[in-house]
Amino acid sequence: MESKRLAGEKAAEFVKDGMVVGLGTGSTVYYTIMKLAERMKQGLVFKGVPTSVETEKIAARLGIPLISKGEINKIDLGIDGADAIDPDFVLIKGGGGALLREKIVAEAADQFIVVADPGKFVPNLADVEIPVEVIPFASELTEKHLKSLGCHTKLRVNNNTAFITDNGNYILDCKFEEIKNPKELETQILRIPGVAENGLFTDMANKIITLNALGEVVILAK
Ligand SMILES: O=C(CO)[C@H](O)[C@H](O)COP(=O)(O)O
Repeated sequence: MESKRLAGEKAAEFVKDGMVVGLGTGSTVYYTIMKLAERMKQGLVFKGVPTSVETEKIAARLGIPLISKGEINKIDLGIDGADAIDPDFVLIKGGGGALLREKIVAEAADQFIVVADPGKFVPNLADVEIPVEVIPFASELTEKHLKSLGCHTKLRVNNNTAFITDNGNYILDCKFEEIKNPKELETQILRIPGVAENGLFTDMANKIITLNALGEVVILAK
């Protein structure tokens, strides 16, 4: 999709020499990674921290130097996509199942840029399911606990079997009737034993790169 390419490529301009860059997951940030590989050939020096096995493979194929798992201390800039963005820049992520590593990277990054086509903007986050990564042990109990927060849960499946994340966990997609306070909900979900992470990303995005109604790339900042 052209809008994903334009937004994704623009974000690559924010990477400077010497940076450690969190590389997100998905079809929009894919274009960022491609552009970064192009800039690398022109002399840009940086190192990447991939947020998924999928991104790790893409980056490795393009020859992007990656920081190995045990050596990630500082991330200058994180760039990633989103499934939904509300007017307060609260995000829902995890459509690709990479939310746990994505949140670790977004939280650690000094700056976090989101790349998204305009279709990702929603007036109401409750219109979108929140992915919750749960460890398989006693996941029925975790699910029951989640339901008590007032949502409908659905185990994510792939080819008729449970979808397994890069961390060996399940994903429960949770639909709430309303979300009054996303920050509070993010914390409430995280408090449930068995929950590894949830796809609500509050207070994280510094900039959102998207397209306006004229199809021009715009950078929204808080
Ligand atoms: O959260 C994600 C993966 O876990 C992605 O960032 C999100 O699904 C957006 O993907 P795309 O850029 O392909 O629309």
